[in-house]
Amino acid sequence: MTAIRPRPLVAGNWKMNGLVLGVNEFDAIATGVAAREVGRAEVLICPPFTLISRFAAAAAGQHIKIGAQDCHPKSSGAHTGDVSAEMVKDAGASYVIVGHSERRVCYGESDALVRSKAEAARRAGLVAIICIGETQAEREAGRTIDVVGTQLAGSLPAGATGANTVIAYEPVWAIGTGLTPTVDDVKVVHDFIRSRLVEALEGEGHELRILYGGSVKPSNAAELMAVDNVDGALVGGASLKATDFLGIAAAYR
Ligand SMILES: O=C[C@H](O)COP(=O)(O)O
Repeated sequence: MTAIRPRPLVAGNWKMNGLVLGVNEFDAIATGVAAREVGRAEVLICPPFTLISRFAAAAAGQHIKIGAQDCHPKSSGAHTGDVSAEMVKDAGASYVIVGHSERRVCYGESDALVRSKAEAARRAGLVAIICIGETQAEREAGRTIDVVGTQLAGSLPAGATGANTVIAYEPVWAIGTGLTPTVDDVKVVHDFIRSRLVEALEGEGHELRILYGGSVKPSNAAELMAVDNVDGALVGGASLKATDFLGIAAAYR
């Protein structure tokens, strides 16, 4: 019997890119989504905090969703420079990325902190996209499954469901490098993540979408989507160009 796969999610992470005067690419992506150029994929753009309100207003009544790239675990307080999940929600977003490797590496974010951010997202009514993935050194040492398993166990909140949590597997060495694992390697890790989700969450573990991220392009999106337990993509660089991002989303039919 073939399992019913969840609706794919194609998420664009703009990272620290995007100024108010340069948002034409967002308009072009939203237009492409409205024109149903993207098959059945749910499409999400996560701009910097400064553009969330603007993009959310433009997305109102459209099919495209807006997310943030991080949030603080607390809802408010003396945390200079931070933004809470409630503020992200208030700005009009419906998703938030937590535990991206660039935050784990640059800010020393631990699995426990990532889990508390995912819990904050749920409290605020946001869907958390929890990122996990091994470094090149860890892969070369044969530790990929260990590392991914540890990060998943430490970052996944109790009570996660398909409606409030998405997992993104992003090998750190594939991010922004043009390198990607083989589809066989992607399958091994995604199957492992699925098995751990089912162990932790029983039947609900089948409902969480597992995205692949790391040098996804229009030219490799279709072969990645065809892999078992790949339920979409988390796209960095290619999400900054509407034609590329729409091309990736169109592969997820
Ligand atoms: O969040 C997105 C990932 O870091 C992937 O980035 P990339 O598509 O530029 O490799």
